[in-house]
Amino acid sequence: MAPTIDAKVSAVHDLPTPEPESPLRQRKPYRFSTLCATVENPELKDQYGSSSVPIYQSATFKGVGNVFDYSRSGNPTRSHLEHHIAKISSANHAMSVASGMAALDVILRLLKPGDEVIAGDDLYGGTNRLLSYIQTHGGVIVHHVDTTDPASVLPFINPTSTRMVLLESPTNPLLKIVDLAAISKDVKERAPNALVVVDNTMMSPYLQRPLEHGADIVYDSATKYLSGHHDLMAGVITCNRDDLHQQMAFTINAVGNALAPNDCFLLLRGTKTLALRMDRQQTSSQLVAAYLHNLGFTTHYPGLPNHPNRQVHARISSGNGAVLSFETGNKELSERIVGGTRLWGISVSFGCVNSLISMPCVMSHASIDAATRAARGLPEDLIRLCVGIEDPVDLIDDLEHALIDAGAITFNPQLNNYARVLPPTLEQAVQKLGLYDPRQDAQEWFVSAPGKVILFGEHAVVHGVPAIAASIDLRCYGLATPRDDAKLSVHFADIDNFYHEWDIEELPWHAGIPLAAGEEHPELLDQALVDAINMGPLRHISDLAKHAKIAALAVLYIYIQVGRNKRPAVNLATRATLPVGAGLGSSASFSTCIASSLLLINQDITLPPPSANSDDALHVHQGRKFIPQSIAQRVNKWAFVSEKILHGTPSGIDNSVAVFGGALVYTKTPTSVEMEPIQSFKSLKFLLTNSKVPRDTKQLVAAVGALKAREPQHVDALFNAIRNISEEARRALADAELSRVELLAALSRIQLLIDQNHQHLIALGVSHPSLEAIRSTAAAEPFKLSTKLTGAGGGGCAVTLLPDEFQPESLLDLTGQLEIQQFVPYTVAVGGSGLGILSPYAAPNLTETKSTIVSDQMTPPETPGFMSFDTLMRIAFEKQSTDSLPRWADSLGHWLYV
Ligand SMILES: Nc1ncnc2c1ncn2[C@@H]1O[C@H](COP(=O)(O)OP(=O)(O)O)[C@@H](O)[C@H]1O
Ligand SMILES: C[C@@](O)(CCOP(=O)(O)O)CC(=O)O
Repeated sequence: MAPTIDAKVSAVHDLPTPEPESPLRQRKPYRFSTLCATVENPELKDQYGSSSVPIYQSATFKGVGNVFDYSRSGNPTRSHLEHHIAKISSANHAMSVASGMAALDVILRLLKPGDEVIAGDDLYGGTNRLLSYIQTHGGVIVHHVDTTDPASVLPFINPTSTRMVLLESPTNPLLKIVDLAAISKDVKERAPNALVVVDNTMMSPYLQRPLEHGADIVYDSATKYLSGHHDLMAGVITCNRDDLHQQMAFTINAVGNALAPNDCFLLLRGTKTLALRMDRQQTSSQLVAAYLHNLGFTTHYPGLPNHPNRQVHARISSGNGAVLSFETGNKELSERIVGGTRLWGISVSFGCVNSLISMPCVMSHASIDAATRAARGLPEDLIRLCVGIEDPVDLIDDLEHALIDAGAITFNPQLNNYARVLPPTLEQAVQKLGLYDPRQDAQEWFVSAPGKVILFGEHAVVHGVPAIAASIDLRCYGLATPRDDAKLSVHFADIDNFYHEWDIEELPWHAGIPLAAGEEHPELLDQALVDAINMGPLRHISDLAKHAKIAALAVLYIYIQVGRNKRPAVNLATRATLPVGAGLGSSASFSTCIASSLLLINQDITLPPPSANSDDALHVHQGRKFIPQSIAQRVNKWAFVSEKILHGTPSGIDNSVAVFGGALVYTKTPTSVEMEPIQSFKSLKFLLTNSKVPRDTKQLVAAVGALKAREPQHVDALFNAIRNISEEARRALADAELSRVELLAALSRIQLLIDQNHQHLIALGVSHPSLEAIRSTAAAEPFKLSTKLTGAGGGGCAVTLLPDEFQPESLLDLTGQLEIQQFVPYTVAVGGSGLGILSPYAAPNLTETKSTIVSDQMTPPETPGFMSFDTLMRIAFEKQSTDSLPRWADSLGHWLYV
């Protein structure tokens, strides 16, 4: 029987795009998951219209000259399957055989004695075994080379004798990336008759279609992802060339290793859910890989930021797949881990809906002798994980149990999390270097800083008068994630969701005066650089988006000043839980976030090792103090630079509170800055009410300056009065030893000072009718509370002191009355932590939060699988509701504070 039957029916493999509904509304070609789910072959219509392809469990077919006569040569169920595989592989032809190795065997039978084969050096053991066999029995010469470097293939390409180049990317089990496109091109140029053959099992046609990158033949062990359930063995071969198809179909018919009807049915059924399974499996793989990587294990997975040739992989595929491997440093330890898991089945193979764990050197790759394994850099302790569709939370829990039981990780109280137990030699080396940073190469930084309330002395503080301020428990968060291209981007979710990106090389690097690495920024802004940024990268941004534009100016200015040498590609996203532009210090908390993340990204500041003594941390407030004062001061300097960009001539009080947290008396003279912590501030309760009247700090500060220039005596007298108020409040608040009676007396005095300070601010011209309305509501019976504007005024917020005896029902009544007038009241806690940085030492606490991250990226973008941990973080960050943001951030791991 001529082997053309399958060819005839599989040549038509498209699922035709439906007719346009109207000339204006074109139908788009179906996407991959639609193609997978839709098994349709117009050439082989079922006589009963069955929705599922029937199993033609028949060895023979009656009659002469019909399409089918003998199942070794052709079978309707198999034809359906092959048509479907060709369709989802964008191939002209597909063939299905008894296993992945049978597929390779069919392909290798294209070779003749004397032919040369170039193959990788990180191959599946079975592939290796078959290649050795044809080498000894078929007179074929096989060269194993490091195909991860296209240049190392070149010397082996012989124009006449090289007949086949066998590639796989990523490789199994080290996930090394091979540039299929570059090598295919090199081979075609130098040895036009050579065939490029790709084992695509790790990726499946969903994530990678090598025929589109110049390969001649692609094969898959369909036992893996294509079928997905480990309930059958199968191999598929695809190609576009008719002659190759004919030769291989001849072999299949001659040998009789075509896939049996029952298995064809099962495989066809499995392929319908390929995309669905793979999406889930690789999303979970990303979480598992990040978990292991963050614990400090050498982890091989293309989704990790440090994976070699990651960009090549991104170019030739659309996802990272669901196989990963990691090293423990000790073979016995690895054996204990593998033996200790319950959910992860110890098994060879991969691609199943159930998760599997194995040690390649003793299992799938055991047929390669130990010396060859060593020569090819295959670590004996390597553990391979094949991630299934179970809940990733359970998978990581199970793995974590096995890691703990095996003694691979242990609880580190300093990190408040689990960390890898380093093998003794490695531990010594690390200690010697004074380093302990398992995520040194991690590039994402998550930071946060609080807003503030100024209780006394705003505006006057700009002119040297002491002011009293405290942090509030509303914060701005900043997430810096690396980008794969040469771009810098910002995303300000709170400023009309502003997003913009710039080519890094097109930024005005030559403008202004460069600062040396680590050098402090001078007092004045570099106006030439400001102008160059405004005329260059910000030129096309409309002044209608002026708030975002000036925030972007601050980012670009700091980025250029501190990043001249490194120029990292990064996305900077910010989100605040405090109202922007309401006088609660959103700009300072924003400035602190951008300054700290840009300094961290550029390694201008580096955190000390976790074991370091944190005695030098500034003790102004409760909370976990880890970030040393030297780092806090440097961040504060750059946050102040950002504040100057946003506000002209700010005093620096807002950014100091954002960085150092707590409560403090702040005095700035032209030559010095003094900050004195106030300990007992925390016992006070405040109500902050947002008038929702927008105002501009820059303009208000400038207006007070202008008034002072016009009427110096009048304004100086006001400033002096405010100075007295601040001094008196300092005395009343600074004494932590006050008795209850004394405190009550101090509080009633403070209420008076609040009222007086507000009157002076009215005199400075910075109040607003809305603020007066809030004041009179709180001052009226039955509340009788003292209120003043806080911050720049002109709208924004008012602050009301809530005495201890003020009852919750009265507070409810008051907030209700304020809300009726369309104001927004917040009850805030004051005096909490300043700058926070999500610890880079401890693994993000994925056990509790990974499900949040996963569910947050349920509507994936175009290339669903291709999501790094950074991307997952970014999407999850951007999707949190404002209310859930602090809880989510806390759940990610361990925060380090100033
Ligand atoms: N989360 C944020 N993202 C981007 N820019 C911000 C953010 N928060 C504040 N800003 C910048 O700071 C400005 C607000 O500063 P300002 O008027 O002084 O208000 P506040 O009193 O809240 O600090 C915004 O217009 C914007 O330029
Ligand atoms: C008005 C001022 O005293 C405080 C800043 O207030 P605001 O947070 O921008 O509303 C200015 C300054 O101290 O920089």
